[in-house]
Order: sequence, then structure tokens, then C-alpha cells
Amino acid sequence: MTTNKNFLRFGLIKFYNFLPVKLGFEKIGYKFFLSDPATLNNMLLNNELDVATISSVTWINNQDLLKPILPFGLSCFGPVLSTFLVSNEPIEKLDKKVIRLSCTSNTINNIVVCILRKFYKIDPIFSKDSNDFCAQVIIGDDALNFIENKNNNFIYDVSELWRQYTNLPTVFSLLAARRDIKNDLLLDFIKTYSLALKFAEIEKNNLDWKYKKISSKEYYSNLSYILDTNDLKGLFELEKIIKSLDY
Ligand SMILES: C=C(O[C@@H]1C=C(C(=O)O)C=C[C@H]1O)C(=O)O
Repeated sequence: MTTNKNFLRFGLIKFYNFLPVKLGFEKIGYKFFLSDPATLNNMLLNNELDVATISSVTWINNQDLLKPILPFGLSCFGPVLSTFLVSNEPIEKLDKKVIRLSCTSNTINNIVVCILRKFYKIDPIFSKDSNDFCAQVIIGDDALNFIENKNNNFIYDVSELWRQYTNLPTVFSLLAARRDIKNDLLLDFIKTYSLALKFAEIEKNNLDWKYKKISSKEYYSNLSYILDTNDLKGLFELEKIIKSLDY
């Protein structure tokens, strides 16, 4: 993305989960770069963006470089319907089996590793490129597409698994900025982001929705773009588990 010293280079997740926010930014006319979470995570860390909706785990692991712009993010308490672990075997039988992680995720990949190691006390083999796997992590629009045609696999909603074991919400994403960004530019951007969220509330009711198994109303009513104290508890619990497992 090209640099303009008066505007921040902003990256936004391209999935349906952030579509209302995208429509809000379009209404305002603020330029943004759309991509999947893993690409935005790398671009923000590599100074190709100034601020972006990134995987919360990328912030957890890079707090020296990135600051969260609270209370903005993406969270859900219980099933979200767009993050799945899809398996040929029941989850408790995945010890020593290959699990293919998602190339577009960081948060959900790590939550799956944490849940299996800490709560199921099993040790699967995690890989991002294996074609011979017993289970796989699917997120975003791929996950929404998957349940449209779901087959007989064992399907686990990862956000619901996290709720079952912690009784806490999942924080998928945080709005985060590089620590070297000037505060005045950031304050202007925060005003713009707040306005985009106001528009998003309206846009969410009349956007193009192609899925039949879930209504847009159900999908967006599960998601929150504002993190509350319980969401932060969920985020800090995840940080604690990641650090304690030390993988
Ligand atoms: C809720 C979702 O969570 C996404 C999953 C992320 C991750 O695993 O890193 C990051 C942001 C979210 O877009 C989804 O995929 O729809």
C-alpha cells in the first residue's frame, strides 16, 4: 500500500465477518486494503500497513511492536459458525494424528492447539501443508461455504469448544496499530473507525448474503466489533495458556 503522510495505511479482513465494517468504510470513502488475517498480520509486522484488523494471537506474540486499539476487535461467546475443526475421527481420538492448520488463520490455529494439548491432553501433529491429514482447521468464508455442503465428518465449532472449556468468549481479532504510528493520526483514525462501526450497524441489515443454512441476522448477532471486559478476560486467558504451553 502506498504511503500518504496524512492517512494511515489500513488493512481490513476480507471475510463476511467484517463485511458490515467494510461497507461502513466505503460509505465514508476511507481507503483500505482487504485481505485474509494471516496476510494482514504479516503486512502490519513488516511495516506495509500502519493499522489493521489482525489475529489477536499476533498481537499476543508481538506486543513490543503492536498496540491494541481498544475496544475494537471481533469476538463471540459460543458458536460463531465460521471457525471449524473438521475431523474424520472424534476429537479425543486425534492424538498423534495429523491436523492441517489454516494458512489464513493465527488465532483459531492456536486455540485448537491449546484446547487439544491443555484440555484433551493429547499431542497431535500440526502442519500447514500436509495433504494427508485426519482433521483440518477451516475459517472465514471457507468455513461458511463448508457448512453449506457439510458431509458426515465430525464438525466442531472452535469458538464453542473454547466456551465449553473456559466459559469465556473468543477474541478472534483486534484492531491493532504499529507502536511507531503518531498519536494524532491514530486519534483521527479511531474517529473514522467509530463512524464506520455506526454505519456497519445499518449496513448489516441489508447486505448481500449468499448462504442458506445460516441467516445473516443469526451470523451477525453472534459477533461483536466492540470488546467488553469479559472478552478481554477471554483474550488474557488465551495469552496465559499459550505462554504456559510454551510451544
Ligand atoms: C470468526 C472468524 O475469525 C477469524 C479468525 C482469525 C484467525 O484465526 O486468526 C482472525 C480473524 C477472524 O476473521 C472467522 O474466520 O470468520
